[in-house]
Amino acid sequence: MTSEARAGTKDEPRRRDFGAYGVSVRFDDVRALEDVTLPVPAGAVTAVVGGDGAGKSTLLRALAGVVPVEHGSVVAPDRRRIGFMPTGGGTWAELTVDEHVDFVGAAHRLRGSDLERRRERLLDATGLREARRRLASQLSGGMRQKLAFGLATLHDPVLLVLDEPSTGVDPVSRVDLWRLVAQAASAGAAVAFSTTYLDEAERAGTVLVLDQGRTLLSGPPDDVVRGAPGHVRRATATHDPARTWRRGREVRAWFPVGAEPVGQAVPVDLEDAVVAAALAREATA
Ligand SMILES: Nc1ncnc2c1ncn2[C@@H]1O[C@H](COP(=O)(O)OP(=O)(O)OP(=O)(O)O)[C@@H](O)[C@H]1O
Repeated sequence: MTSEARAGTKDEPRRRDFGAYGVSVRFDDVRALEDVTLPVPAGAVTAVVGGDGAGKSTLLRALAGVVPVEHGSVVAPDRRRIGFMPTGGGTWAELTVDEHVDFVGAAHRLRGSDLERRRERLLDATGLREARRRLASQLSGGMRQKLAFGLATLHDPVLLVLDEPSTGVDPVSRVDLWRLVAQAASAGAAVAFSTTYLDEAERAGTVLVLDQGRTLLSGPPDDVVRGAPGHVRRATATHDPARTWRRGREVRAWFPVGAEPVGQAVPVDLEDAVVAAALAREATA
């Protein structure tokens, strides 16, 4: 059954848990999501990870109410209480930083001293005060993403949905962005973001790994790592190349449950767990 719980007003409580439950989404003959569940609790950061076309954007867009679900349910606040940052978007090349605040503020009916207070907060939090009269087209990629984040949170959303916020952002700006995301969660927002960087996902409270529209792994990162299927070893030249992958200067090898693993055991992290789960799924397909 398809159902959506979007009732609510601007006065609804600040702390609420949201999520997508057993959600399937289809675009004509493409099944983009199949029976995927993503709880997004208040006060926490939830990561959605996966390769190109895995379904990350579709899931976040379903959560934000811009993509209809075929099956399952979405629990989300009223649209006015959602902050959404689309992949690589959320800013306009021909507007200055200040004009963005005016434009997005007007869309949320923010004005007067309230808008000015929020403008000051955005300029301080994003470090864009010096750049406030610059066009977005003249900002660096990292500055633009911080501006997009500041705009997505201008109205203090209770649900914050960020689609690949750190893609194309330099490592220093990534740290800044991550700090802003963590601050939004500690202020009580339910935050969901997608990323292709597993080290970022490792810092989230919960991670959902998607593979071709289906859940590959989900849970707190430590549990996901502990639950990695089979065995991971340091690879040697004798290992099956289809079951090995490079990690920095090393190569890792995977062995299914029940196999006798060969090679030195290594500490497993989220990236190894994701590869192990993908290989385990292939082995049973
Ligand atoms: N509007 C659409 N119409 C048709 N197919 C779509 C549409 N949006 C997404 N898809 C398809 O749904 C699948 C999931 O796409 P989605 O964009 O959610 O993946 P993603 O994990 O966000 O990947 P990427 O990081 O490459 O954007 C893909 O096969 C994609 O081609």
